[in-house]
Formats: sequence, structure tokens, C-alpha cells
Amino acid sequence: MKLAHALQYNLATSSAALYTTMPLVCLPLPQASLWLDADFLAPAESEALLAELTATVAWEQRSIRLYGKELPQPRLTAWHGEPEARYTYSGLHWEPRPWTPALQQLLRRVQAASGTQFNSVLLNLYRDGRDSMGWHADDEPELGAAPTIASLSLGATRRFRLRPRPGVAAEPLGLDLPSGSLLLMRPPTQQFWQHALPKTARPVGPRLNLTFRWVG
Ligand SMILES: O=C(O)CCC(=O)C(=O)O
Ligand SMILES: [Fe+2]
Repeated sequence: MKLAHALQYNLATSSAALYTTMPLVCLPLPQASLWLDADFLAPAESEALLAELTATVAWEQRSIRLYGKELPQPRLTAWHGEPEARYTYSGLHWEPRPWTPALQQLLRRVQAASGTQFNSVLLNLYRDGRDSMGWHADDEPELGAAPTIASLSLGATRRFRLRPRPGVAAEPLGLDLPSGSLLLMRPPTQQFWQHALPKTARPVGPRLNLTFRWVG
């Protein structure tokens, strides 16, 4: 398999030429399989996509039920994919909207880069530093026992945090995810780690994140 080879090569050599053909770099993390390509999309492409998706996606601010209270999520969201890719999390039910040409094109490229098939994408729009996502793992039953999640970021650089679950001997870490970056979380990452996108007091512009998923 492509990624297994990439890992082998990364361990065997650190030749610069390799990274031009194997752009996903393995981030060494215990009980995880985390890969990053900081330059997956060219800056001009990222900028154009951010503008197009921000303007054309049917963004919603949905509420989650927490301790019997309805709380609006601190971000805007949308769900696109194959008709059968229905999804439930935090008590919210998602019916996918169809792929748009832009999303379908991104899907193909993300699939090619990751060697993984996806049938849906969750889009999150963080309007400014007050928008965020709390600690969680993407481990809903619909995602299967060993999910691979591909996360594409556009717009403002925000710090993505990872922390080990209790019993995992590792330190938390923060990753700045720049515009155009692709982060691949392969199994067993969701099983042993949680992640979050914290608020920031820094003045930041909007950030759009797409997580490609297989929902069964
Ligand atoms: O915005 C991000 O980078 C994280 C999004 C995320 O964790 C999710 O959609 O499950
Ligand atoms: Fe997540």
C-alpha cells in the first residue's frame, strides 16, 4: 500500500527529492498515525476555494443538546456526500447535500493523495477566533472501527490540538494548520487520541475546514 511504502521510505532515507513525490510526512506520535502535507494546495488555489465555498455552501449554525439545553455550535457547518452517507453526532442528524463540482474535485485529489476512499465531507467554517470545536474523537459508530479522516484547511492558520486519552503515555501537542494543508488521521489515531480547535484571542480571519470521511 502507498502509505506503508511512504512510511518505510521516510524511515529509510530523508532525501529531499522524496518529499516532492511523497508529500505526506509522518508525524511521529505514539499509538497514532498522523500525516501532514503543509502545501497540499497552492496558495492561489486555496484562496479561490475559500472564497467559492464560503459564498456557495449552504452554511447552517446548528444547535446541540447539552445537559437538556439547546446550545448553538460556535461555528457554521454543512454536510455533503453520497445520498447513503447519513450521519449522527452529538444528537444531530445529517442528511448529505450532493457533491458540488468543487467538492468532487477536491474529493478526487484527497483520495489520490491518501490512497483512501471517502463518501462524504463535513465542512466547518470558523468565522473568527471565537469560533471553535471542543475536545472529541471522530469515533461515531457510522465511521467504523478504524476510520481514516482527511482534513483540509483553508484560510486563517489556527492551532489544532491533540491530546492522548487516559492510559496513553504521550504528551499533548499543537499543530498550526496553514491554508492549503492536508492532515491525515489514520487508525488508530481516533482510538487513542482526541483533538480540538480552541478559540483564540488573536485577531484571525475566517478558516474553513473540510473533513473527508467514510460513513457506512
Ligand atoms: O477544524 C478542524 O481542524 C477540526 C475539525 C474536526 O475535528 C471535525 O470536523 O471533526
Ligand atoms: Fe474531529
